[in-house]
Amino acid sequence: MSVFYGEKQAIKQVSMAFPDRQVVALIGPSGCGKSTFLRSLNRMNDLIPGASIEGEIWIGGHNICDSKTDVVRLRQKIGMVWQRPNPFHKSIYENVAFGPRYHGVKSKAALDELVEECLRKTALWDEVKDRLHQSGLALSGGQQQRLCIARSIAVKPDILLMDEPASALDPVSTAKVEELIAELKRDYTIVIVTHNMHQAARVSDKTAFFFLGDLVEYDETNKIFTNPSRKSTDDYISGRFG
Ligand SMILES: Nc1ncnc2c1ncn2[C@@H]1O[C@H](COP(=O)(O)OP(=O)(O)OP(=O)(O)O)[C@@H](O)[C@H]1O
Repeated sequence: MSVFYGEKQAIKQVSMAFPDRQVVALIGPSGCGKSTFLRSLNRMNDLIPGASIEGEIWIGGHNICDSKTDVVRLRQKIGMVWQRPNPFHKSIYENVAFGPRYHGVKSKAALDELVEECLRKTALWDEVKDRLHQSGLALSGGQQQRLCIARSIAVKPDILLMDEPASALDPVSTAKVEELIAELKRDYTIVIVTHNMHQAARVSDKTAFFFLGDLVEYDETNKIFTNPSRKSTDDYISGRFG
């Protein structure tokens, strides 16, 4: 598929497949199109005036570029975690319960159970169980990011998109988010944009190197970082540019 901002082509006929329940890292220098590509996968780019997609994106047997796609349901199935933690101005509990309630879960017992399950999965439960009704904004940056991940998984997505989810966090919180990604891939397919080569090498199964809107190389992470096929991939991962 290709993505345009007006006349400008930001993604150039990229074709790739994402394996189920694996982590794929998108790497490349600033402006190469990683975030544009990621946002296309749940049609968040639709929200940008002038942005358009050509081609097809097949997820679960549906071409999500089809005009009949229910984008609310699509974004339920394909969650997004942003660079800066962005909890709602609501309590910790409500941050997690909001999505499921919106999608029809009404019973308090079911919501209580779901909130606990999601906070346990994101390793937050023990840190917040005594203050579930305090504001999510009162948590540390790293805790807020894990709360945002808990919020994403509360609506039972199949796929999680993460746009530099740890770049605003300190090293300890970054390590926690990376551990969490390793846990979450048991249940979800994850696509992560990162500028951090070590992070890509640590967390992903496959890595895609983008440059100026082209997909230059896409392979097993181990291969990309030890024996890439393309010289520009080698130059980028060894810090010779970007
Ligand atoms: N809203 C927009 N309107 C117009 N052009 C845009 C918009 N967003 C991104 N672009 C352009 O599309 C290209 C790809 O940008 P994108 O943000 O996807 O790259 P990126 O690899 O994620 O960069 P970074 O690593 O700096 O976040 C760039 O040339 C950028 O200027």
